[in-house]
Amino acid sequence: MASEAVKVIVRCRPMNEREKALSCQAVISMDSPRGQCFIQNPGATDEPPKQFTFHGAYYESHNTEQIYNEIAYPLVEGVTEGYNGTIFAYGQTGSGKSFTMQGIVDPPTQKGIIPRAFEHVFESVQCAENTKFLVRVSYLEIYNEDIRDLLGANTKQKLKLKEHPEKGVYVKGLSLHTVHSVAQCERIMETGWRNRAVGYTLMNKDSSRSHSIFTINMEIYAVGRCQIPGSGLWETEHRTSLCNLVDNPRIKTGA
Ligand SMILES: Nc1ncnc2c1ncn2[C@@H]1O[C@H](COP(=O)(O)OP(=O)(O)OP(=O)(O)O)[C@@H](O)[C@H]1O
Repeated sequence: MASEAVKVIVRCRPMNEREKALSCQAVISMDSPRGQCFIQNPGATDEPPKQFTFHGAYYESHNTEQIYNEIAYPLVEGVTEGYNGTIFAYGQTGSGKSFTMQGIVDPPTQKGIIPRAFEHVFESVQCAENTKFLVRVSYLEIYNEDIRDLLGANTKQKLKLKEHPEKGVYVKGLSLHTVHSVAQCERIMETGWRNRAVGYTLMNKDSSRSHSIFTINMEIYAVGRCQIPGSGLWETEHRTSLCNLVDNPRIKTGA
């Protein structure tokens, strides 16, 4: 599994109060160890359920800590070593994207993927020996196919997507902000969130047209074992990596 470049998992949330009040029937079942998800047509119970296989299948009883450890951890660890990674939540309104990406504070096992990624990155920065890191973040919104910098001086300005022969695809003029702690990352994310085109109250109606990408940019300077002959300087290996966290986030401050 570690060799796969793209991993797809599915998470099934518990029924909400409205669904329970309507006596909705669960049509999903899972074989989590096998990553299998079964969907039963309630109108044709004699037919076998449709079966889908993923890299991970997480049911109501699973929590975000497990999902992070099994799926996101290796990806974020790779980012701290110089590889790019993206975590993308996809699903219809109310399916639990923000619950998984942003999470809640209580219980701690349901803390989201994004705050866990922040903690993971800064833990690596603090623990690494002979390595220096420069961590910068950016936050953009794609709304009606327009790109805007949620942390820029002018958050209304539309930015252009460009391609560079070495850097690849990038957003021209996107601002980068140096961060030194998890708390700083969270504050910056909150600032960006407030600058989004779709306000909180319109979110349910309009969220499908709005996507945001919070990116952690890492510059890694690893001091090598060899001294550069005659210079007295140590060889340094320089790597750069990106961790893209994609969601329609709502900042949740409580349970
Ligand atoms: N695994 C889960 N366990 C418990 N509650 C959950 C779970 N997933 C989602 N919920 C709850 O379901 C509701 C909808 O979830 P959430 O807001 O994360 O959906 P969403 O996919 O981000 O929706 P939108 O696209 O409208 O932003 C929330 O009240 C959330 O707390």
